[in-house]
Amino acid sequence: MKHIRNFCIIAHIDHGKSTLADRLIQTCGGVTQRELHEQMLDSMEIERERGITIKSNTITLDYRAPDGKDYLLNLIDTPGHVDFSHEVRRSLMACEGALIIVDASQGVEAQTVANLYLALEHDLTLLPVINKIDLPSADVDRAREAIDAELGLDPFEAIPISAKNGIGIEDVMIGIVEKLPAPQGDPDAPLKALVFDAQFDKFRGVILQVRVLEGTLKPRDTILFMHAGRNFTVDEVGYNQFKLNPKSQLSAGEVGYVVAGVKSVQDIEIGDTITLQDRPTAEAIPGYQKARQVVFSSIYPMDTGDYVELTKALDKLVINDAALTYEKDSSAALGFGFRCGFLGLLHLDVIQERLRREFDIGLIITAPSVKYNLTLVDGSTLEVDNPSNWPHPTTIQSASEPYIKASILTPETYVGPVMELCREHRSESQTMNYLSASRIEVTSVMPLGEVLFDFYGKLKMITRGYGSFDYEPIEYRTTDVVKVDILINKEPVDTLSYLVHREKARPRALHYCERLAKEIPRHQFKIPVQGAIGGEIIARTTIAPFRKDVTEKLYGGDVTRKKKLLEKQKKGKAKMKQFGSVNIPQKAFVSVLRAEND
Ligand SMILES: Nc1nc2c(ncn2[C@@H]2O[C@H](COP(=O)(O)OP(=O)(O)OP(=O)(O)O)[C@@H](O)[C@H]2O)c(=O)[nH]1
Repeated sequence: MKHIRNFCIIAHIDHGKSTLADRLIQTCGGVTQRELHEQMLDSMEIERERGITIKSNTITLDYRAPDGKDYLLNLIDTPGHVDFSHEVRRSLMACEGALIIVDASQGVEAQTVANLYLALEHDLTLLPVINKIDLPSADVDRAREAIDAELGLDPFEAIPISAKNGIGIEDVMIGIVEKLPAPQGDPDAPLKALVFDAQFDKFRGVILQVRVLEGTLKPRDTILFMHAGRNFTVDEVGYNQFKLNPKSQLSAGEVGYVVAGVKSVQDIEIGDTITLQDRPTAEAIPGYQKARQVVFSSIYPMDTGDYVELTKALDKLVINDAALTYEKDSSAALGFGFRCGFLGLLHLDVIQERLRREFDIGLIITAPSVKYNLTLVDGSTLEVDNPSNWPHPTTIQSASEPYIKASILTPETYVGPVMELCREHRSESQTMNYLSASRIEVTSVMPLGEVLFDFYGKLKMITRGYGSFDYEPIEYRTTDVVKVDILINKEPVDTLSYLVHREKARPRALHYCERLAKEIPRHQFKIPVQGAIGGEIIARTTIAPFRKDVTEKLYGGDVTRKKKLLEKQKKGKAKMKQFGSVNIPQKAFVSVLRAEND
């Protein structure tokens, strides 16, 4: 066991985690150049295109150290984004150590700090790595200062590398072996293994990724998922080495895969503890949490005929993504769709992209919402994330919404505007903390709902791209939330309704009305576009009618004929109004709803 190292790489997005992982893999000779196409670990197409790591992958590398000893290095990939901090935690629990990358030109960023805290929470030994030293803008000394001042780690331990050019990679390998601790655990104790990830394979079913903490796991063992309370028989165990490499057993300290006839990711909970049915461990691994959906949105097919396709696509997606939830929803304007729950905005984005790309379905996605907790006048409580389930205002006693602790790192110059931005988004407190002479961490307690609406884009703008943002949910706090309806020609359009703090109701309603007025073509009659809370109109625009002069073509003075025609036109108008038949083009929905996240 002393020749095993279980580690992960943590970094801010774009600091070079995948590139370093590729290099480590190459150096260990686990794969030929041809097999190692760029960004090997980022297997999904979107990940590759967007350059972000979403789903974790794990790999076991064989490494012969300069002292001639052979090591097994288990590289556990962790997603970098805050939406997936739940998955990050689980991955960290499978490791003893972590490489923490700092970009030599960018220095420490919000996610470097956030991930550092997570790693410290799990008692990991950290080895700092300074990447991208090949860049002309690289400043290794400054990066060392930041490692000392902002991360509190030993700056002299930091290994300068260029993952891209392959400089310093061997030093990293030696660092892993020498500085990171070997796992501990008793192979003869009752089995205790953590399921930290799972993928669905068409042929094998669910492939579980596990870290064995105690005991030994073998084919034909009957295993028990302690939280799910379900049994399965193990078919195969082994190492992940680009292909599944079967072994006779996995024992304490090891990381590997398990195939056990699990049909869908939904059947089990990632984060669960596996033990043996007939010789169980006394206690499950602590820290188990279910994935929590915090952002909700309805998804409709652009073409109502694609509903069945959308259903099939979502059914397929959840086999692989246990964090996505969905249930049927319907709208008078858009027909059938689904109400979906996501881990955060990026998760929503990823799902939306996958539906578009992998399944080729055009979508309309309603404004994302958080989940509100309501206490009603009759004393009962209610959770609402969908505006269509919002009860009548007179029945509501009080409401609360989720708050976050946001951490924003910014150069000192932009602190003023950043604080202002937070205040505009209903931040209740902001504190400042000097990380270094010129870099400041602004910590702000604010509603999660506020960052769903054009927060990130504005932050990037006012900090000229230098500001970085991370958050953690903290608690629910009392709020004054209202449901705003958007009425087109006096008719509420259900998919455009949204839940919002009273203060923000009017500006947002105006924004919607103006966008709609631009997108809806003129009709024969005047169309009011209004925002309303209950019966009260809070915003209004008007789409002017065509002024078609039907008498234009009648030369001369046949007054009665002219009159007749004008009468007829008036009647036509009345009829249209009566049916309220406004043609709202699909692109109006898309434009209004998409404007939210731009
Ligand atoms: N110049 C230079 N560029 C690098 C180096 N390492 C990585 N890059 C580039 O930096 C960008 C981000 O690298 P990735 O490895 O995708 O970063 P990542 O941290 O995995 O990003 P996420 O997957 O989004 O978390 C890519 O364009 C890399 O080519 C390096 O040592 N030098």
